[in-house]
Amino acid sequence: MFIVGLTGGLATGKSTVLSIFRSNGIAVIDADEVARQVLLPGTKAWRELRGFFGDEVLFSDGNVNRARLGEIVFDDIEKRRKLNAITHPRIQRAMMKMAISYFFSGHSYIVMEVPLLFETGKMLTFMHKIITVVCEDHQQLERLCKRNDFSENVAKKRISCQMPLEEKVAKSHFVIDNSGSFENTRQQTECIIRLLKRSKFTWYFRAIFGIAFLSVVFGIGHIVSNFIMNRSE
Ligand SMILES: Nc1ncnc2c1ncn2[C@@H]1O[C@H](COP(=O)(O)OP(=O)(O)OP(=O)(O)O)[C@@H](O)[C@H]1O
Repeated sequence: MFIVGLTGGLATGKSTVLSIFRSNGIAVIDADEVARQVLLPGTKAWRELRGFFGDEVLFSDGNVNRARLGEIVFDDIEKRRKLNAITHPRIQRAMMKMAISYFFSGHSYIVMEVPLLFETGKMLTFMHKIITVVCEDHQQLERLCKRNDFSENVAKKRISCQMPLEEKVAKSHFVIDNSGSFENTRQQTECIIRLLKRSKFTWYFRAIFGIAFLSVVFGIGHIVSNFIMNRSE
């Protein structure tokens, strides 16, 4: 099995593309969804978050108010670091656990949506291929303002905090241009799915894993049979 990293800019269409992979029967992991689970009320991360930021970042039912949290950490680098320290290691562990369980259920590859894949750099080593989703700058701005109800200024500030899209594109194996219709994006994604299906890497990986597994089994068998023979002499 191999892992395909899916990244892009704010509101360029990563989730839209991920849902196309999902609807084609591909195993997917959504970092945003995992982040939500990690911060569910009562979890260790939630308790740490509450201890540091207080009830100001919670709704009355205890769920994290992500919009408020986003506002607070956006203008304060120390608080942003603290939030990352609370959540990032847990999110990464949860994602790797999910990847391992997909491996044992026989998937040839999985697609992991990691918005800040290049910015944090932490998950890069696990990615066999990387896809970046882009769209025109003005569309990114319009879509972000519309979806998050941001003013143009706020949206521009948020976008400028991320690595420029051209840099992400230069480091990627595939690019999906989501400037057109949903149908056009679906066609581009399905074209990549066909290419990934043809990849031989998953068979190399399975062969190496199989050889390593058999070596361990035979090694243990050899040690056990030697031990039994020595005791019976
Ligand atoms: N091709 C498209 N045409 C029109 N609107 C689109 C298109 N693709 C996505 N959108 C809209 O743009 C918004 C952002 O899309 P999406 O949530 O997929 O982006 P994202 O990159 O996952 O965002 P985030 O930065 O929150 O992770 C959504 O409201 C979505 O419906």
